[in-house]
Amino acid sequence: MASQYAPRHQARSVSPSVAATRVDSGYGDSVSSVSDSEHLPPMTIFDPSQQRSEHERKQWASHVNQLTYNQNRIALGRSINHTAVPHIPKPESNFVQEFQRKNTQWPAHYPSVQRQHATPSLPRSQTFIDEYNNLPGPSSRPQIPKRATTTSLDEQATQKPTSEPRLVTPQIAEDFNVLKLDLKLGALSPSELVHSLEKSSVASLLDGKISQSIKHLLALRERIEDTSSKVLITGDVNAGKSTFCNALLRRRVLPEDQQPCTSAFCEVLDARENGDVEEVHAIKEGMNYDRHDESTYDVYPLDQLEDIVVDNDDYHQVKVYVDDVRPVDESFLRNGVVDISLIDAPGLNTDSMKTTAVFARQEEIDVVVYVVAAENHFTLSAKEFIWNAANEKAYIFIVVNRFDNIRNKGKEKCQKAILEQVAAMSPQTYKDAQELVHFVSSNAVVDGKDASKVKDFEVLEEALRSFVLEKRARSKLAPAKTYLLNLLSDIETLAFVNKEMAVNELERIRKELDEISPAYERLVSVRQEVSDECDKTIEGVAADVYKHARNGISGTISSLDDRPVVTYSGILDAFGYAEATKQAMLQLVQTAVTASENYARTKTTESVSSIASLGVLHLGTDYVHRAFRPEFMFSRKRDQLNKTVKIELDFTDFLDFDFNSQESLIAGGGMSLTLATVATSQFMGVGSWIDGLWKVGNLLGFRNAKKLIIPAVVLAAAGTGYYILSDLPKAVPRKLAKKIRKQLADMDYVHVNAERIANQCRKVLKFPSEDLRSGFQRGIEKQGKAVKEGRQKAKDSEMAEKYFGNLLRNAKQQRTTVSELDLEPHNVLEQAQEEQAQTSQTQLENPFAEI
Ligand SMILES: Nc1nc2c(ncn2[C@@H]2O[C@H](COP(=O)(O)OP(=O)(O)OP(=O)(O)O)[C@@H](O)[C@H]2O)c(=O)[nH]1
Repeated sequence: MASQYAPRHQARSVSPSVAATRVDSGYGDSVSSVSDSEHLPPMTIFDPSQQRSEHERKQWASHVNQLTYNQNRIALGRSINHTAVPHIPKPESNFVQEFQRKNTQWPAHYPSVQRQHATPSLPRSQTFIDEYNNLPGPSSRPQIPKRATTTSLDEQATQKPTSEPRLVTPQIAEDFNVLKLDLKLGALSPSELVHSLEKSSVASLLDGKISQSIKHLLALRERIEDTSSKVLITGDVNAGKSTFCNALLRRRVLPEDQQPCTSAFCEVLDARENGDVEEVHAIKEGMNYDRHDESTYDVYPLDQLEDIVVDNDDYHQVKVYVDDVRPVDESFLRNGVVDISLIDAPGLNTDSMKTTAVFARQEEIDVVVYVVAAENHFTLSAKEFIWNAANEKAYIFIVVNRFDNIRNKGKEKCQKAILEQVAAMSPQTYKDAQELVHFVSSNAVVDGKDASKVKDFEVLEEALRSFVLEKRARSKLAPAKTYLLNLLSDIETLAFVNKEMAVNELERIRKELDEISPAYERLVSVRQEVSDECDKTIEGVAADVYKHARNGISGTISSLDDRPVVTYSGILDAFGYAEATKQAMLQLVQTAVTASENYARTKTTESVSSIASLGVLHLGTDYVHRAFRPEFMFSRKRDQLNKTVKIELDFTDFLDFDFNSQESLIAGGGMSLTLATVATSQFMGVGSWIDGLWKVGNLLGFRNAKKLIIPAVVLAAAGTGYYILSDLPKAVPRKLAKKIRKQLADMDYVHVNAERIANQCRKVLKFPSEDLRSGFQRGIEKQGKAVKEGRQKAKDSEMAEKYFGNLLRNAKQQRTTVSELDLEPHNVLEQAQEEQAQTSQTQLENPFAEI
């Protein structure tokens, strides 16, 4: 500062326009050199050692302020550019637009609060990040907000408090300024309502807000480049706003009335802006005013202003061009530095409040002057209006009018009460109350009859002039600075919240992946093993069942005639006996088959359970299998053996002899003899009867022997008959068993049935095995998908963490830069003199200093 303000022993002449162009504009080529300074005289660098007139000193101070103003303006413009202005050729190089673009791809989390976890609120001014950084330790970290979409309001109500650290307190969620979502639903606050909205809805609301703020920032940039200043005069109905305007003009231009009268916004401008013609341009609702296009307004003479603005619904805005009769250094409109216009707003009532509030928020409004009647103090609507305006403008100029209506004794009390109200509504304004809050009586100024009231008004006027002119940095740049800081702070909060979200999300996904990946890989690796095991089980069961059936059935068949199966009731029922024996034997075989089927059923049931256990073991609850009903196995029409095996009973079934040894006898001696022989031989023994016969022949001689033959044959026949009859109960089973065995062997009955039973087992076991296989398939697909999605999410979260980390850094950096811009006016004359004094002192104290 010293070198800039006090180069010693030489006075250089620097043109302010040159000085201004030396500073990087920050807008590239699009911005012309500083136009504010162009109509200022060449600047002489101040040297306190030189004797200057008061006027010159003031002029120098004014130039220095102008330079500081330009530097701040340029720095602010550059910050706006970095924050929100598209750059060519990299349109996304500003981080707000990049954030907006990102928000459409990866919907940002919007901090929301959960009612039951409300924590003590923090001071409004404290930023979220600061709060976070200042927290004592991880245990007291604020909780990560729930993703706006994942929790419904109902769910919230049932949620139990968690020990998770909180990231956003309700206060912080409420503290969003620029990017606060405008939501209203019953008793819920916007931040609470965010919980009930879909992620995409929140993202698109946020998108809209970002677009709005970019637009607003661009308008602010345009505004800070603009050299004119607008002063909005607003306040309660009948507070004396029009009277106050007239007092500033020292002319009764605007209609004053005891009845509420102003119904349109009246903007008072210097007539020079209208070719020195005093007139009124009345603009109809919806028209875009262009002074050079008469179709956009109706022209009236000045003396008809009252008719236009009093109880007139035709016009909502009126431009009043007037000559300011006062000299340049006193005039408000024609002050030689900056073009000022005064806007007299309709009194605030419920109808107009919204319009005025919108008006006050407009970026071209540099200063809001709030006029309040001393006897009324601030009404509720006034408080709401000022609170909102202060949010952006930071400073509000407050005129407590009609102070003459307060009796002497009550004046102090009134001042105290009003200042207390101001402190609550706008702390910044209260801090500078000396300059920004004035108690006056505007009605006494135009006539100038009451000198003390005029003097009070002049103090106000000087403060207002200085506020608008010399402290333009504050009035003009502060809204941009405040807005930018608010936006950056919101971006910072969102970036921080989202970064933390991404970190937590990443941690959660990694944990999840650590759990599901090995399970997935294990599932993939055991799938074949389990499938093979299943096949093995099925084949094992089939082989076992086959073997069991084969042994069982063939054992039964081979032992059919081991013991009588039917009781023999005598020769008279020989045929019935044979038939019953046949049926019983076939039944035995059938029973053996059924026993094999039962065995197979038991084995299958066991295997179904063992396959199911494999499923539960590897797939858990994901294993779904069909219910197994063992009784349904082999339930189809059984093989009716007595129908398939055709055995006709014949005479030989009742006789049994060894064909190999008796065949020749049957051929040579005829059937009866054979039977007799067989019977006799069986009766006496084969060896002995031949031997006996020979011996008898020899002994008796041939003749005698001849006589004996007939009785012998009769005897033999009787013996044979007896034998046949007595052997029949055994011969029939033997013969039938042989016949059945032969026929079953021809049919390959044992193998066919054993194979049938085994195949049935295979078929039945295929169902649980298929269930298991498809369970594996489903499980692998499901887990594979989860793993794939998890990996993708992890990648996204990593990118989001990186992106929001950068955004946080950028926003923080930019916020620091902007907050360091000192817009406060300084008394540069005093500063320069102090620095000069210090330099002289140092020179005096230094024995080696050059003289
Ligand atoms: N005693 C006193 N009366 C004042 C003062 N200023 C204005 N008035 C009177 O208050 C009444 C309203 O003044 P206006 O200037 O029309 O008030 P306004 O706020 O512009 O009214 P609207 O635009 O209708 O809201 C008029 O009768 C003024 O004469 C003041 O300082 N002291």
